[in-house]
Amino acid sequence: MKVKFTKMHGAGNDYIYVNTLRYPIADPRRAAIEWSRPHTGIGSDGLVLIGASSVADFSMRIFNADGSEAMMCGNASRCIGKYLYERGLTDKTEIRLETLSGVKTLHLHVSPQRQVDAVTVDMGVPTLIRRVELGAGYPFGEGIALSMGNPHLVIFVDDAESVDLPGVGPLLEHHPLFPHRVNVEFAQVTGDAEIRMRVWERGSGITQACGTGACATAVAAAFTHRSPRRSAVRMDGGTLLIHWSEADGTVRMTGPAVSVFDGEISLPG
Ligand SMILES: N[C@@H](CCC[C@H](N)C(=O)O)C(=O)O
Repeated sequence: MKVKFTKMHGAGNDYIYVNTLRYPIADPRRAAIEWSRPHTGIGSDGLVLIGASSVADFSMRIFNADGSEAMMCGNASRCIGKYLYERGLTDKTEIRLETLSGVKTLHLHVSPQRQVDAVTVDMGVPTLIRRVELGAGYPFGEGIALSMGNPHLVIFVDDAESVDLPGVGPLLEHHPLFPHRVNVEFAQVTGDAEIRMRVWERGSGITQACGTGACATAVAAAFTHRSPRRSAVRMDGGTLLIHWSEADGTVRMTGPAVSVFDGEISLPG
């Protein structure tokens, strides 16, 4: 059976999107692994399934390139907003999306031509924010750990460009403090409300951007008084605007969503 998919990206974090209302995927882990491969598959950071929901307007499931299922994805949630609206699956500009880390609200920024140029996502309240000592044998002394629905470790550095991501990323992803592994962000405060960040994602490795990672970075910077609660996080593939609300503790993330191409592929045989 052929499955229609759309390749989309949010700040360069690229996923394969499948509308499972039309194309159910029986083994998404395997599809994520095979389709994400750059040379023999489509090439992506993972697979995102858009589905029905009994508690929200739609649902999202996200699988990393290694087939592991994640609880939340910031960049994919923005892309789903664009996908749903521009393909006429909804005419709402506020969409409730069920995820494994709860229901998130997407606020679409729609142009007069009815294109979704950007999306703001209510990412929820960050939890479990704490300083962690990484211990002997690790190249960095401490970090800030927190959950944005999924686990993050933010490490502040003087020069984000000089971090050896392929060398230290896997080591920290598997740090014993995080039995379910962790997404790792290396952050450098570059201005009053501006942070440069490079990411090593759990299950996908180096990606051009991570939405939950940008939120985690901005929260960690505000938590440690390095930045105000509203900041811009600049990653390899683009910049996201993050606001950790003083009023309700929610993190709001704003950024782009881009469709790259549509295609058709066979289910892994
Ligand atoms: N790229 C994502 C996060 C994807 C999931 C992550 N790798 C995990 O395993 O938690 C984002 O934009 O948030």
